[in-house]
Amino acid sequence: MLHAHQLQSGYGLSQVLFNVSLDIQRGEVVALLGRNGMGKSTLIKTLFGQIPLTAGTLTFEGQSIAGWDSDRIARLGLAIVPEGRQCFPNLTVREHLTAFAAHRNPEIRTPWDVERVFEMFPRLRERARNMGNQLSGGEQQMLAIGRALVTNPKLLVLDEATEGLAPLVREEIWQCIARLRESGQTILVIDKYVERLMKLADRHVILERGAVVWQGSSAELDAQRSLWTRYLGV
Ligand SMILES: Nc1ncnc2c1ncn2[C@@H]1O[C@H](COP(=O)(O)OP(=O)(O)OP(=O)(O)O)[C@@H](O)[C@H]1O
Repeated sequence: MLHAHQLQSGYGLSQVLFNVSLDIQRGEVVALLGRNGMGKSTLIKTLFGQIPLTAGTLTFEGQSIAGWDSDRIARLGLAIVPEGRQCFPNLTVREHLTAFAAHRNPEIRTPWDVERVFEMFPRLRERARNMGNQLSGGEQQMLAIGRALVTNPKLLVLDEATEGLAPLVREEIWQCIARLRESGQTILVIDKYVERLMKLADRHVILERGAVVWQGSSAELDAQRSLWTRYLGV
């Protein structure tokens, strides 16, 4: 579905990504791992056209999206749950979910709509009339996920899926990811909780100083605990 080959990008003169290659197959859940500042968010911003790639190729369903702006990329069926959630303070929960509704993936059998998001996250139904800035961190994260889902994306990307959330809310978000995986949703997820990600992801990619230093299955990651201390600080 997504094919990135030898990507380079960064901020002005400061290069952050060095020849990063990443493939995501349809229906796969891929976890992007690495310590703080290793380039995970930069890679996601590059995939979404938020910062330009300076070298490499980037295709989505066989079509080059290098140089495309974020809106055009989103319309192809990529949706992001950004770090920091970025809910709008002046929109209600329901308005967030109706404003972003779209049908970008014809393969989704039961398309996501406001009602389905409320079934996934009953808390959001209770808060339907609350403004974005009246929500707890966990509710904002649920809303950010719901807002991405109602676009019916082909690829869902979660940057820092559970950062700053209480343990019970974290578990709720992970269960949501597990249900999405069962439904066949393709997902790229960043999260610090490697142990938990091993149960959720098919494949793991480790970034170190802007380069891919390892990738493999959950079983392979589980078997190579030296990677954890070396690259993940666990
Ligand atoms: N807007 C920016 N301008 C300049 N440099 C930046 C900017 N954003 C990030 N960087 C730098 O790029 C490098 C990679 O940061 P990035 O945010 O991609 O890392 P990360 O792996 O997502 O870590 P974190 O978990 O801390 O977000 C870091 O050295 C960071 O200081």
